[in-house]
Amino acid sequence: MKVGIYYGSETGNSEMLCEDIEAELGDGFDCDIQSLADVDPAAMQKDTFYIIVTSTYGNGDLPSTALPFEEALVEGKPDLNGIRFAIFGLGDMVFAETFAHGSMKLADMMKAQGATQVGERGIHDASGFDMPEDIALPWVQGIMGLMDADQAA
Ligand SMILES: Cc1cc2nc3c(=O)[nH]c(=O)nc-3n(C[C@H](O)[C@H](O)[C@H](O)COP(=O)(O)O)c2cc1C
Repeated sequence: MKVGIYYGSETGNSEMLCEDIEAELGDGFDCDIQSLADVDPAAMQKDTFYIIVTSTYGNGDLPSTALPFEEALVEGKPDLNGIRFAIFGLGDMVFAETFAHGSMKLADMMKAQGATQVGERGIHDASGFDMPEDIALPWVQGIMGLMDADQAA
């Protein structure tokens, strides 16, 4: 299975987590890690499963590297029917009112264009005791289990 692992990041946490996710998935998957800055949503493929990891900045916004992707979604309105994705958000409960809102908004924008979200959004709180990978790696195993069940059905 082709897996596009895409990050929106300001200080590198989301990018590092994508590398951990690729390692967790192992050799059985054809993984491609990209910054959302380099991705055109209109070019997303139905034969690829997308795992998106993004932090939150500003007033609950996406990090600056993901803003062109957001703009291409909102302005370009690409048809994402048949595109499947899972999303993991990094945030910090210090910003309680906007906690992990970037990933929530991005999931909503992709679904508005017809994409299908697989599983629940994963979330990491930088104020908590867990490292991002402590939350994200069990989460991604659960997500891939859902994908397996879907393919077996
Ligand atoms: C200036 C600044 C603003 C932030 N704003 C928010 C926010 O509104 N909501 C939130 O949940 N986290 C917020 N965060 C926390 C980051 O999303 C969190 O530290 C994340 O792990 C950064 O990941 P990255 O290195 O991939 O960008 C903010 C962090 C900084 C430094």
